[in-house]
Amino acid sequence: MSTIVLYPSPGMGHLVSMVEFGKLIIKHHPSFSITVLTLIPSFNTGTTAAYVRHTSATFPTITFHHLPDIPLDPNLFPSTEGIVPELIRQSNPNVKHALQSIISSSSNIVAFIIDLFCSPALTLAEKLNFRVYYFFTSGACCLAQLLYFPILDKTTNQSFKDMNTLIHSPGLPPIPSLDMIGPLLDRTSTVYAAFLEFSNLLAKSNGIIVNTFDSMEPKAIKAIADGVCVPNTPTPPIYCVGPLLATVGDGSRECLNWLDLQPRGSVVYLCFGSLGVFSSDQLKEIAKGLEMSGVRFLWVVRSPPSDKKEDRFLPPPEPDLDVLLPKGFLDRTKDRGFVVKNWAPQVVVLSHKSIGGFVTHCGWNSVLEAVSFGVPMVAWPLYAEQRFNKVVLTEEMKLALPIEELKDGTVSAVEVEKRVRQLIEGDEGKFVREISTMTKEEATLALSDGGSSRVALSKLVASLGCF
Ligand SMILES: O=c1ccn([C@@H]2O[C@H](COP(=O)(O)OP(=O)(O)O[C@H]3O[C@H](CO)[C@@H](O)[C@H](O)[C@H]3O)[C@@H](O)[C@H]2O)c(=O)[nH]1
Repeated sequence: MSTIVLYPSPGMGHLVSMVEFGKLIIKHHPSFSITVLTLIPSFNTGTTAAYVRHTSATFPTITFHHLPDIPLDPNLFPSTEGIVPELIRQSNPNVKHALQSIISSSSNIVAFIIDLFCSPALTLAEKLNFRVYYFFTSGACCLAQLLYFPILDKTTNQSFKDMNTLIHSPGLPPIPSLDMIGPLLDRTSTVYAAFLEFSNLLAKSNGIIVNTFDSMEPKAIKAIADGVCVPNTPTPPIYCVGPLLATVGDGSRECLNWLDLQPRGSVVYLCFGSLGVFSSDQLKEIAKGLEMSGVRFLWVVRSPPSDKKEDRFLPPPEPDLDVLLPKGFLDRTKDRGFVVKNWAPQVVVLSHKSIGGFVTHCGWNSVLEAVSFGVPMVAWPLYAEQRFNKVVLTEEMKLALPIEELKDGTVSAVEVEKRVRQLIEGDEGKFVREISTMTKEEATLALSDGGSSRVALSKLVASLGCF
């Protein structure tokens, strides 16, 4: 049996698209078997456990091999980007054991496909003589930036966070240094060192599969394919096979019934990924802005981050809306607004005819989901590579309007009001909507028979040498 082993990073935004990629392979090449190595840690990763359970039950052709959890002290890590690489590094012996047990069950591992964060497993797999591919869960622009990052690293001793300049890289628009990919901002941090290593390893793989499609990011894809992002060594082939979306979603169905009753294209949806949270002051500003705008809204609200350091990585408790939102807000907006606690079935929401716009943190899956349904966005980045994505989405792709932050990093009610109005009612929104509609059509084309993403999948499978 020819087996492809997938090794995703544990976060929702990483695991889902990789498992969906596994489903895509099985659909088009049913002779392969897929095994997914999963880490379901004790810290908050969104609703991954439920997603894995659901996929196991509905897709018996995909086997999940759970790696043992390694308890880590959250007090030692500044962020999720810090704790995840450590968990993955310490899991390497368990990964080796899992790969050996798959081989001994008479499977032939034809490819080991890993997430960027799982780079420590690359050397291990090479020693076992597997072909190793990356599955890159963000866009090709982000990939181009990371491939070029080792060059940028050599040209300066300063941290991007201290530069106040524009960063120029092949295939990319100029990126304000403060908007660079989050883990790259401070060159003295351990996560910077980890990402430098990951960036170098990316170029040593047999190929990089990207959750995007050719016509969405043509300049970055060309720069990578032409080898100019990694000037001194050959660049592995890239395979743009997306957009890959989760086909099922957890969360309140009540909000879908509410959406059914709203006029077409009238509702702005606000949601900030699997982990995005705001302070209670910021939640109140958003509420005020939504109320002043008069626009219909569907808003996913979570409890603010805990003050206790040891609780930072735990799932947030159910939000107390009466305490968190301005007094009387829910009552005053009940005819045109709906608040969901914690989690909405986002893919279904974005596909609903009543949705007219999306205020997003610019997580790549959220972006692709919006693109797949032609929904224009307001870009409100929070962490990871989301500021970088915002620049690309607003300056290059013109799929989103930017939210402007105040000097302290917060966003005022007036700005929220202005942007949601522009998005749903203004000419600015009309413009990004037109581009979004065109991009949606291009996405559909890429996924159709003979489309660029299907061709890329066939090339990838051919590179495995099994046929
Ligand atoms: O209420 C919710 C919230 C989220 N989602 C889903 O959860 C996923 C979230 O993914 P994404 O939008 O990519 O955000 P993150 O979870 O924040 O993803 C992480 O991983 C992404 C892929 O690498 C990066 O682009 C992000 O910056 C990083 O934070 C999407 O499929 C959403 O549809 C829901 O279904 N309901």
